[in-house]
Amino acid sequence: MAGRIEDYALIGDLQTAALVGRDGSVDWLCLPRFDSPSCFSGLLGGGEHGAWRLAPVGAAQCSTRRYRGDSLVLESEWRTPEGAVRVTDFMPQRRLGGRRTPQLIRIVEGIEGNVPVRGELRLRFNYGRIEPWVRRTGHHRVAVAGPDSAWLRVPPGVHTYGLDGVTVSDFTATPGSRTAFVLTWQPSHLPTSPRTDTEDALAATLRDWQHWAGGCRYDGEWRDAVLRSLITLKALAYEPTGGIVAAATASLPERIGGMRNWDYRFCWLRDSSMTLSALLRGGFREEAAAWRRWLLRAIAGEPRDLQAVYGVAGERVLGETVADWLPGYEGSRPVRFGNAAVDQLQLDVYGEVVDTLHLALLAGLPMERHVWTLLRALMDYLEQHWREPDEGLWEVRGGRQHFVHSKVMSWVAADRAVRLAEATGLPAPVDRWRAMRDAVHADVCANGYDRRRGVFVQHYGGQGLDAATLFVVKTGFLPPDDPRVVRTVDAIREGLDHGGLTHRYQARQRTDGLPGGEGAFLACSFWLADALAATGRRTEARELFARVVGLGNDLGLLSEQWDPRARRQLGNTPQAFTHVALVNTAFTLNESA
Ligand SMILES: OC[C@H]1O[C@H](O[C@H]2O[C@H](CO)[C@@H](O)[C@H](O)[C@H]2O)[C@H](O)[C@@H](O)[C@@H]1O
Repeated sequence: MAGRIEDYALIGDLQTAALVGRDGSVDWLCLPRFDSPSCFSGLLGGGEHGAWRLAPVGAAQCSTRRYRGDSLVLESEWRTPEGAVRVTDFMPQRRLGGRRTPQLIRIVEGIEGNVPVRGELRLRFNYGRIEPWVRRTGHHRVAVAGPDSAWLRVPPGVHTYGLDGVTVSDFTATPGSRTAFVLTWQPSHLPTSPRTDTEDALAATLRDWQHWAGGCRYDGEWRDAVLRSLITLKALAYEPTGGIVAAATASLPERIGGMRNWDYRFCWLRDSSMTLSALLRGGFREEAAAWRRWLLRAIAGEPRDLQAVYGVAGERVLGETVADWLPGYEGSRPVRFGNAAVDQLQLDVYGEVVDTLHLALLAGLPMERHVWTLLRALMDYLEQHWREPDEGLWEVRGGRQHFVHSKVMSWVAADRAVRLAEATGLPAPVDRWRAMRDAVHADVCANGYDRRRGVFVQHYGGQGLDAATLFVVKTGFLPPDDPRVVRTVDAIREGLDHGGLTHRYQARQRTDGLPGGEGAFLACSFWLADALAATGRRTEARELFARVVGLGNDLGLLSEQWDPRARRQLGNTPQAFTHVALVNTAFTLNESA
């Protein structure tokens, strides 16, 4: 059975990522890309769906663990009656253009005593469905099925044998010993990759991460949490293309036993625009340039064909399927791969994209002609369509509405486009954009505002509250001292409260068209902290911020949601949306200190 969501650590190589549990089991790994079928799917079922456990015999969980410095190299220490060992897990970054294949390296170091250690490798390709043929060749065990092959290099002195579909490795760790296992993935028609020097790979991986983290320019309070979030966001960026995935996992539930289980291993324009803002604020401009290139390729074509979500290389077909052979995380079914949100209209993404281009300009990135052409095409489309209902940022499945957040983000698109035109002097129909900006503003204030209660509502004609309406203050749509803003912030703080955190909207409204509830949405609590700070309630904002940061696991990782009753994380993990919001709120609180 899988561990709790907060039991998992993330390791990755900027093209894919693995989750390692406190019990030493790698329960999730997709190869060779984030969105490839998983070869370890124990997270969504059990060990029989693929996992690789490496741990002292008889020990249940490691005693302590940490990332080594500012890296994604994980060190777990195990104290047992026989002695102590340290396991170092990492994935070396792949060199672009080189021939490096994905590798997961696990080094067991003896610290004290003679500790019997066992490895149990169960590869199950195609999301836990396919048990491969395993054969021995030289120092390797090779597992092959269809297009996939995985090579386990067995260290000298380790007794390795097959037992009931599991490759078992037994050895004893003695003080000072270092026993390194390397798992390499290759397309099955290729021969094995050259031998890897694991100590060199470890040194290079540490160097790569420390070098990158050295570029961080955040120096305020909560620096550790901010830097860990930025490292996590970097780990979710697919290096060859610049696309950024929303999370490393699929189908972790928004309620234990529920059906709100979605695949987040794709690039939402919304999530990746926000990620970019956080990386830019953190001082990382190279990622912004790479993401802009990705964006230009992904959305090239008719603006009407723009999607809210793409594959890491800009793929447009992400068909949602149900994996009925997987029991789901703690029985949460169905398990879904792919995402039907690809076919939705989500008008807010235009605002997020234009806002990010504006931020990039402010951060010193030039506005090239072809980027300007793209922006103009997006604005042409939005001018024609902002009046339409859409599925909104929450990607509802209960039918389109006039979501206030979508309209506010249409206002952001027009506002930032005007500012960009003014700053660059590039040719543009600025008067039309100004007129659109005014028209959207008037429309939202007339139809998205409940005069009786004095608050903004989720959608035109509705009564429900929605944390996304906090964007009226976050984006500058209205000033923070506007009474409509203050009352909306207060109403959300009370009406969407869930154990001191924030729900994204009132589930009883049933706008989302989905049965069952969900946890508190962590990004929304950070947005509320931003709004509280903006409206002059800094102490409350700081308390809320600290409360949410405190929900991170022992490594500072946060998933999408939190269950205040069961006191556990929910939803896909680690989630970019949450970590982005953490970084942005830390900047906000720090700047206004
Ligand atoms: O709640 C229903 C929807 O949930 C997912 O969407 C959420 O995650 C996205 C990625 O982080 C985010 O951009 C969006 O705002 C969230 O609502 C899921 O991907 C959807 O398919 C689902 O309808």
